[in-house]
Amino acid sequence: MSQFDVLFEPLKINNLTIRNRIVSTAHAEVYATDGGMTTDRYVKYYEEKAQGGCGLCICGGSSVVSIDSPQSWWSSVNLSTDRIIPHFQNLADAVHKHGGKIMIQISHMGRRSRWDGENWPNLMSPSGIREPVHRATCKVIEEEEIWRVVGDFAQAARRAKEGGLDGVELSAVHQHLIDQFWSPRVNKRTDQWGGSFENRMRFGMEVLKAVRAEVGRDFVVGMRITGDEFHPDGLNHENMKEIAAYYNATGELDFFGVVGSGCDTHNTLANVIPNMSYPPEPFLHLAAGIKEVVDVPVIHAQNIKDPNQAKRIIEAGYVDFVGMTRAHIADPHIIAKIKNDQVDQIRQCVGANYCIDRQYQGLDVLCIQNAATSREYMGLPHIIEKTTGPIRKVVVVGGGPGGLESARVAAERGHEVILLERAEELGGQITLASKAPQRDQIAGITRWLAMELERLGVDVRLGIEANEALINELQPDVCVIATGGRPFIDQNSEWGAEEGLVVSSWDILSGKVEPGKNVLIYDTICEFSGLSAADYLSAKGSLVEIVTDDIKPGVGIGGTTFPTYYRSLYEKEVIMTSDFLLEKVYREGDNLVAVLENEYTGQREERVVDQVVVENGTRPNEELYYGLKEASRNKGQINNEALFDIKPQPVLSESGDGMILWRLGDCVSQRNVHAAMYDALRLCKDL
Ligand SMILES: Cc1cc2nc3c(=O)[nH]c(=O)nc-3n(C[C@H](O)[C@H](O)[C@H](O)COP(=O)(O)O)c2cc1C
Repeated sequence: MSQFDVLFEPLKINNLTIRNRIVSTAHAEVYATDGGMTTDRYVKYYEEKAQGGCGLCICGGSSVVSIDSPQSWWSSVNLSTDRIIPHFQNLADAVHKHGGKIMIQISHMGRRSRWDGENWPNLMSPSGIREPVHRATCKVIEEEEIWRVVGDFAQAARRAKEGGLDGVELSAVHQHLIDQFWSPRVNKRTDQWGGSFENRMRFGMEVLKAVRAEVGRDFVVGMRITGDEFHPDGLNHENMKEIAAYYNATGELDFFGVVGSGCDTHNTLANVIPNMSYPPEPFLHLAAGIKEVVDVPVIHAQNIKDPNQAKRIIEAGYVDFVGMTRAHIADPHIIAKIKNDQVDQIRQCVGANYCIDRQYQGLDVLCIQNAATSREYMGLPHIIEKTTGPIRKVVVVGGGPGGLESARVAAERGHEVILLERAEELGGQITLASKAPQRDQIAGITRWLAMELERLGVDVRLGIEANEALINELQPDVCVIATGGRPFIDQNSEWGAEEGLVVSSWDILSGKVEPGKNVLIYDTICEFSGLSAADYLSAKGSLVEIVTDDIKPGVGIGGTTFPTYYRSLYEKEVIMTSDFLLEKVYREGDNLVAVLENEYTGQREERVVDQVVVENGTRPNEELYYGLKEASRNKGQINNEALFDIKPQPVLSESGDGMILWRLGDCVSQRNVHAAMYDALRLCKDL
């Protein structure tokens, strides 16, 4: 008996028994290659989840059914050709051998993609109305094309079945073609496919009928819908209940997946994959509302991260299955850990949305904190085995994410690990980032690592400034320098950092410097720190203008994250100015004058403020690294800088008494949390 038993009660969808109530819901992985074929990487990614206990994986988010549903932008799986069938057989075998089940989401994205992908197709939609998020224009889908796409759905479902997958999920969610037909604001047709309720439902119905005719009644066919588009002219919850009941009444659907919100505007896109600024399960009520009007199982995913939360939802019967999708991206062994009473060892998703924000840029899905996710095929492990070689003494300098991950991995390998951190707390830049209004949960990344170090018995020494003498005294076999960076606010002497005219976003977020009344933030990086400083200062009552020479403030932040910043910044009347360089800052009486210059016209403007914050990234804290490197070179030892994809050298000096010296993360050059975690894992996994 475990308190989580309710999560492990098997449940049938059609005739298929799912071993527990937890699902990894459909997500575009961006791992398919060769015209949309699943790869070794793809298979191993899902195999790891099945091995970790996942009941049902719905793979292939937005997998395409037709040649003209553009897939290359998201490297989606391509079900428009029989070539996919043997690939599915590999995938199904890999998941089935661990007791999991696997289905695929199939879709035609209609207007919701790009036309300049692999086949350069014309995008099609019911009435040719453009969708702003993907910025593509589209044509009106013609009658023959509608029937062809209906047939394409059926053939795609057949390929899934022949490939041994356990079912298909029809995507009528996120404003893909089926729900584009449903929506009166997108479907303005006056023929049999538009206008009345029945006409708008017709395309989805024809798809469902054709799919059933092809795969038979025993094969699982579900549908994913939204519970409310959250659009002033969109389908609301009552409309969606009516639609769900209508399709349910056919008796042809085996499950409904329900999520909250449409996502065909920048603002609603953020709701669909709610980041850390959202509360837990913000749209559960919508799924529960749909469950009231259907008589097949309902799956709901959106910010369900915690086993207790999942348990409460299932126990209360709000839905039948909980999706824990990003939770699996962060830790594919989450279910095994729940089952084995290791809940506090789960690496919990913090909602940073690195995964989805990469996907929206057409990049492969990665986890901000778990570098092994989707790199299983490269041999990066989720479960780290003990070394069979000699036990080494490892000294890690720096308690930010890269240092903590190095210490964790080295300790999992069984080495004796000491971690030295200058500050009185662990976390490094993550701690700073977590001070901003929407970002507190990011601290979960280093909190988990700190807990793991405690469990593994790492000797963590806080308040210790490491230097060469101390390292020499500790005599490590391996020394990992993860000392991060420091704000690069003195790049331009005219900014006046040396005279103390400007401060950094770190000074602000750490509370080292009091917020000014009238603040100008100059942001050359346009990622989180600048917007976080603006959000933080304006929350404290400062009047803030954020200026960048880039395209717009926050331009480097992905599509599900910048909208939540923008909501907050607009609400607090932060002024956002693009295309201006900060030329110089000078003092005038009690004020500071910031001189700005338009990048394109050279036009100069001045701002009179009482505080100027410069966010210009970091430069490495590399002095210790170079000091140690120089010293050991003088001793005739060879040292390795972290050269990736080169296996760590077991012993660096001929005599075997040398020290392996590595540096990683921002101590090499400024990148991001994932880069530091990846550095740490790939360096230390073979120690
Ligand atoms: C990288 C990524 C890609 C996604 N792509 C799709 C998709 O193609 N189709 C879909 O229906 N949902 C997609 N989703 C949404 C997920 O299925 C899920 O609803 C969402 O992540 C919220 O659940 P979670 O909080 O458990 O992660 C995607 C999510 C992520 C993180």
